[in-house]
Amino acid sequence: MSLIVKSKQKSFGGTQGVYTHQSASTQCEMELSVYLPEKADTEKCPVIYYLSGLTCTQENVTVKSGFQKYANEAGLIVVCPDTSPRGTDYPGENDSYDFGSGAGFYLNATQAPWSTSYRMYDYVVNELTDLINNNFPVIQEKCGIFGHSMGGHGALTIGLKNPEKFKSISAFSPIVAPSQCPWGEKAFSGYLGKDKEAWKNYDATQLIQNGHRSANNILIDQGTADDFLTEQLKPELFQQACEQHGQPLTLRMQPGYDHSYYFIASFMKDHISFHQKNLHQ
Ligand SMILES: N[C@@H](CCC(=O)N[C@@H](CS)C(=O)NCC(=O)O)C(=O)O
Repeated sequence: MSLIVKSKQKSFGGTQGVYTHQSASTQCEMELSVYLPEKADTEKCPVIYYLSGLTCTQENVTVKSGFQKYANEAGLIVVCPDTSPRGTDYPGENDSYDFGSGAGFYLNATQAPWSTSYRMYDYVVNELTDLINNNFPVIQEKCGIFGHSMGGHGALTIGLKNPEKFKSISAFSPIVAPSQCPWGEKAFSGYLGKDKEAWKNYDATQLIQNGHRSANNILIDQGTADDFLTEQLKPELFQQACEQHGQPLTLRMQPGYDHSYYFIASFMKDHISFHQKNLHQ
């Protein structure tokens, strides 16, 4: 499986690259960004995966969040994949911003036609991590995951289900209970079918209730002026589950911040430091 370099640019001492590769999981070409800190020129470094939200490609966080400065200082490799397969052209794939293209929800779809290529769970957990481990100087056992909104849901569910692989989890304004909000209900009905039993496997709040754990404290930042807070995000549901089931969580409600990359950029430094500490850099 080979990586094609689309661009490489020096940034804050390290190198920001954009790559494409042919994916077996999603049956199409996938684009991703990989930031290598200067330290990676001479030694292996820990790696963190950032999963983006609805409508995003790898590019939003790569150009808007300013993570490169902090990642270089912390000596962390940062990998940012796309949010769905592209160009499969299923009916309805491009009709709405919260389903289909740009809205893969980091799951393996079971419903036709999506089940053929909407396999973002397998893509991130297995194929992408193998690709990165084989092509970049990473310390494989020092690996973390974070994300925003739909990508926060991805980071929480993937991290909780694979704690031996992803040892550190954080999120910005995550969808914490997709079975209980319109974005999740629409996506899960379409990709997983109407039977809500199948949804539990991809719902962070349910996963905590069913015994899944991260070895480390989980960090969540959430803006109080986020338009999606009460209808879609509902961080209190995850907080209650963590309290009841003994999962350490730091939920920080950030006064006046919205759902945008201005918010993410404001707290990116804290999230990079959090992962650096958890991964014992
Ligand atoms: N387009 C949607 C919102 C989509 C949205 O807010 N997407 C977030 C992730 S859930 C995002 O990161 N957008 C891209 C950006 O801000 O660069 C709407 O207008 O209601």
